[in-house]
Amino acid sequence: MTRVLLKGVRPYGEGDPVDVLVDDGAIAQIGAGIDPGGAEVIDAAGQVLLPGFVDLHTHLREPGREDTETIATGSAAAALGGYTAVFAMANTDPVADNAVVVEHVWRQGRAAGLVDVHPVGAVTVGLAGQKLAELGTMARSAAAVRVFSDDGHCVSDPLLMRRALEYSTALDVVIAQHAEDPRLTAGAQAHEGEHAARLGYAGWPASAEESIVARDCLLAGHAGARLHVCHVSTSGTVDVLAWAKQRGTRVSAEVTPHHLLLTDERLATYDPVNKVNPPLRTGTDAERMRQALADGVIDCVATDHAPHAPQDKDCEWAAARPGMLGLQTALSIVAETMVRPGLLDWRGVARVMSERPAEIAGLPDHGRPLTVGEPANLTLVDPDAEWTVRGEELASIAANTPYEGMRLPGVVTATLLRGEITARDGKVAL
Ligand SMILES: NC(=O)N[C@@H](CC(=O)O)C(=O)O
Ligand SMILES: [Zn+2]
Ligand SMILES: [Zn+2]
Repeated sequence: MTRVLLKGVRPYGEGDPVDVLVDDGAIAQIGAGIDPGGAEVIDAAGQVLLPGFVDLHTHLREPGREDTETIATGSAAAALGGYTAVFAMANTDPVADNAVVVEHVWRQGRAAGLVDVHPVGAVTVGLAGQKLAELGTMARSAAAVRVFSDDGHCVSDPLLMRRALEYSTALDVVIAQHAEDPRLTAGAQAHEGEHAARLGYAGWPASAEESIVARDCLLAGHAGARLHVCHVSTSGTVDVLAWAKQRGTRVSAEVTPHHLLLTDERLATYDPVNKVNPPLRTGTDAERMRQALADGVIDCVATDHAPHAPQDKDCEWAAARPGMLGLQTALSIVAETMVRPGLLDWRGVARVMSERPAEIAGLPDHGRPLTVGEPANLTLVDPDAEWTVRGEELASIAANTPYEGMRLPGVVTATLLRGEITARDGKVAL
């Protein structure tokens, strides 16, 4: 076991700098002027120490599309982005709708060793929306699945969604919904609004998301089940969530970095790198996402990291696949949209990128307080440094970042998983 001394850090960006000694996978000592002994020293004067980030929504493309991302390359991107745990969505090929596939993903994550890779199990067989998958078998497997989602598809049949929610209560798991009424988004290419109309794209109306979220909040409330809403993108969804939470529904929600920063004005570029599901919305929606994240109606940030091959992105808009990279840029987008304008302090960043996602997924060892005896799943951030995003330099095999060439604040300088350094100064460490 490595001993690591983090020198001169500010936990949550608060108070005077301290030294933090990590030993045997845990935080062993916090204080001024700790003797390094034989420990590896990371000189981190003025840097912010946070609990390691947890991403509830990542697409690794293994099995099936290893030409765009593997569990190993996605794990590297995650570690470099400050993550210590990620949830890998089930829309792989084959689909993660059974114990064999989820155990395979879990083991490949272990083998890569850079981040805890938790497979998300599919809600329905083959993501086909016809028949419930064997949630119990996946929950009891070695992968101990705790989050189920058909993400990429909506569980649109209300009876099936009701059954999934009812069943989930007995297993104490959460159902994460990709809220998109398929009848309202047939052929949709972009947010239904002024920009899509000008370019002649079929629109994806806000109501296609909001109506499913409202329905599911009611279904979850009646079942006493836990619902998690993926990638919230509209102001109306925030209204529904606030109403449901106020009446005691067990609902949580995530927003992606791109829905915090980007808007449908990007459609004018004609560049499919900006095509994503749900689509980039209006400036008013993006501003509401930031407010809702600050005040807790939206619980957390999740990347929806979605690698795609060049041939699936560098083509005409209608033929391009939706989705964009997110793991290595998430912290910087949160710094830009939330910390810089004063909507969140670093303690707030710890809440939305680590503590809340760990709670929602029921991870006991992540998102823990920065105190002696706690597991050393940690992220160091240089709050004053900036960097320029280059898709080709990211650890993912795919390069479809919408932030190409942008200069962003906040650099992840080190990540520790159970006390072992997984990333340091932009390089993976194992
Ligand atoms: N977000 C996306 O646009 N794409 C995701 C699927 C999804 O999250 O719905 C993907 O798997 O590529
Ligand atoms: Zn989705
Ligand atoms: Zn997704």
